[in-house]
Amino acid sequence: MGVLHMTRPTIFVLTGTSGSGRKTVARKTGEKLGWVPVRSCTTRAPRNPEQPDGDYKYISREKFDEWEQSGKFVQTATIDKNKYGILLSDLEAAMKDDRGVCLILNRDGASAVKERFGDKVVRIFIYVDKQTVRERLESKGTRYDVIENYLEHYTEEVTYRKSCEHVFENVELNRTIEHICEAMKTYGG
Ligand SMILES: Nc1ncnc2c1ncn2[C@@H]1O[C@H](COP(=O)(O)OP(=O)(O)OP(=O)(O)O)[C@@H](O)[C@H]1O
Ligand SMILES: Nc1nc2c(ncn2[C@@H]2O[C@H](COP(=O)(O)O)[C@@H](O)[C@H]2O)c(=O)[nH]1
Repeated sequence: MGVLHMTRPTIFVLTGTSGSGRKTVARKTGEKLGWVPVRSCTTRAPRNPEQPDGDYKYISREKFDEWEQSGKFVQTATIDKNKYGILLSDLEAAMKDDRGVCLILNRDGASAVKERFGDKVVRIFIYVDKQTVRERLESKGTRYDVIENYLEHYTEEVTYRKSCEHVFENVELNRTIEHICEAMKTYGG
């Protein structure tokens, strides 16, 4: 499939149950549709400090608080004492390009972005059943306490699907991506 060029910027928010494959789906779908990824800032330490992943911009708590107080974030969240937020400047820079932009947020972040940007925002809810979350994260080498924490929040997270514009169960990765690409044709091409 060719890269979709949007007639106006559209913000695609990947949300859903933790460990359902949102980052993987976002990356692969984004490559196909030409989405510009916008990473969140976080004060959470990288899970592998020797090899921090590229999913976030890891910043200090002092820097986060300073930026938050001066209104630099589109939205922020506190999850397990860690702060997360998307910088408005990062979002605006990504939206200058004539392509869709992609954010990965929990439900509060998805709702906040929807409220702020309205029709520009398309929320894509990704989920799998609890047992699959456990199996996938175990095989990825995720720490036991992180997996347990994800599973504890599963029920409250999964109910948010009803508020989202699109809902996909991520069973077979390539099929999930195919289905999302098909559904996203509504928004440009
Ligand atoms: N459809 C799929 N089938 C099998 N494995 C998958 C599928 N989708 C993603 N995975 C794998 O599941 C694991 C979790 O995926 P990923 O890190 O993308 O999830 P996430 O929802 O972004 O997680 P987190 O909540 O930690 O941010 C990864 O090892 C990924 O390769
Ligand atoms: N509301 C926001 N939620 C965010 C943001 N960046 C990431 N997230 C979500 O936080 C949880 C925890 O992530 P983890 O990587 O530490 O396990 C997960 O649901 C992310 O999608 C953000 O800027 N705002």
